[in-house]
Amino acid sequence: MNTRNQDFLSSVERMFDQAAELVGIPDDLRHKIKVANSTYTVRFGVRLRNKLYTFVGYRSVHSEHREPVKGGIRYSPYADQDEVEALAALMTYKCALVEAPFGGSKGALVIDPNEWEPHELERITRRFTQELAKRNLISPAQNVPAPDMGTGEREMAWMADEYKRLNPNELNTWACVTGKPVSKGGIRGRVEATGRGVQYALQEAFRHPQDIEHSGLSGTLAGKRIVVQGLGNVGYHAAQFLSQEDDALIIGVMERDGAVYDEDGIDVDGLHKHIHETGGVKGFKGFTNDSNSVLTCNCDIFIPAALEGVITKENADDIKANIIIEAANGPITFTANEMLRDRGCLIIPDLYANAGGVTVSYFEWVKNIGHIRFGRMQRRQHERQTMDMVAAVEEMTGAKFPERLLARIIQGPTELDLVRSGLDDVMREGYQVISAKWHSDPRIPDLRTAAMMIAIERIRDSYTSLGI
Ligand SMILES: NC(=O)C1=CN([C@@H]2O[C@H](COP(=O)(O)OP(=O)(O)OC[C@H]3O[C@@H](n4cnc5c(N)ncnc54)[C@H](OP(=O)(O)O)[C@@H]3O)[C@@H](O)[C@H]2O)C=CC1
Ligand SMILES: O=C(O)CCC(=O)C(=O)O
Repeated sequence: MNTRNQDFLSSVERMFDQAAELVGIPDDLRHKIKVANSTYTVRFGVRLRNKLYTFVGYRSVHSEHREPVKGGIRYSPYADQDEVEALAALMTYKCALVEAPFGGSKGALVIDPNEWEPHELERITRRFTQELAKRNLISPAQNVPAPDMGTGEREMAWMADEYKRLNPNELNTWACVTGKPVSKGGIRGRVEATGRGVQYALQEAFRHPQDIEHSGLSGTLAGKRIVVQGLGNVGYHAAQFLSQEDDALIIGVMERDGAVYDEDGIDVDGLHKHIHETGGVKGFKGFTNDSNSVLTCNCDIFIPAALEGVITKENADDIKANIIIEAANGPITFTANEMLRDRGCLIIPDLYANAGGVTVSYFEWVKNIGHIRFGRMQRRQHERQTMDMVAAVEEMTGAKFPERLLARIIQGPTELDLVRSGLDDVMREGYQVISAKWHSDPRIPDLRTAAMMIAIERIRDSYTSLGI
């Protein structure tokens, strides 16, 4: 039994209860929304290294008020039923909040991927996919997995390919899973999506001076001192975009084997490369064994982007960041959330902050069902129309259109442009509605409760219109 995972599930449920109380929904409906509809445990054998290994996997379906249900699959030695149920519940609330038309689900395989060779992982993943497929836990219409901790494009490609083999006559097989490589039906921008969404969320928060002042900060993202935990898919992209495009300073990075601290700003790409070459942060400029000193250092923004339960009642009082943006799912426990809130810390909650991933997964699923790349039909038409407009302006004014702007204006949007634009729109609007809700009623204590309330109201409306 893993107490961290138990605490995670109980924190999600307490956060839900607090918000449901304020929404004022009947107890029976509240209970129905809160509990997971089903959680499957699958145990399957794979013969490897001359031995039969039994693997344990989970797929929890939290709510089917909309289908398909959606959510990642993580590969982690610490996964268990409590963890997938907490993560699946968060998926339900996240999708409702950002209006991705899905119910919530999440899966896990109990495995340390570092212990296996790629060809072994492929066999294990394909067997896991067969187990999921048998139970309709992977299907374009019913349940659509995606990457999470320990998985990425490679695992999604194996899953999609296995699903295709099992269902050769289905038309929409690519839509059975998202986060695939572009060459296997994926969409440009999914790999960066969650980190990009974190960047867009922070940009929008800084367009709300009232919220930023609440945290004790002011101004823009430029020069803000940021600490990141976990330089994996989500943490790396968030850190890279915030430092390169918003001029923020990444002063600390915590990883499994220690941390890196540099007051002048860490070279994020250099560190990322170092991790890939050496397996950790040890040996990089500014390395320290004392990760706790980095967690508790003076910084403006903390981005937990690794695992759940990293800020608890034991260390919440030591955290000095003015803003915490939850790139990871569930990094702050219920009690720690209250302690941080009471001292004015602005917490941008997971169900909004890391919704960039599922948002772009939604775009990928639509692309797969539509069987056409976004922008394919209108790109050249847009270019021709803009060239006509430029010619008309030149003719009317007798002046030449500035050369430096011409190429940028004429170029029609690529798939990546459209994905980023759609994601930016979702993240901006998401923050606006949450912030407005928070400020609309003095009983609403924080952005998390506001976000949860909006999600619950939408799920309640969906259940009510279904007649349940
Ligand atoms: N991928 C996605 O699209 C989405 C992910 N999320 C959430 O974001 C979080 C990170 O996911 P993702 O980036 O995909 O996962 P990755 O596996 O790509 O990265 C996780 C990173 O955290 C590091 N890490 C693991 N344990 C610790 C630890 N104890 N202390 C410090 N660092 C640690 C890992 O190191 P190592 O490689 O050594 O294990 C790795 O660098 C998770 O909570 C996930 O649920 C949320 C929405 C979407
Ligand atoms: O992309 C998706 O469908 C889900 C991503 C995910 O697992 C998450 O948001 O936690």
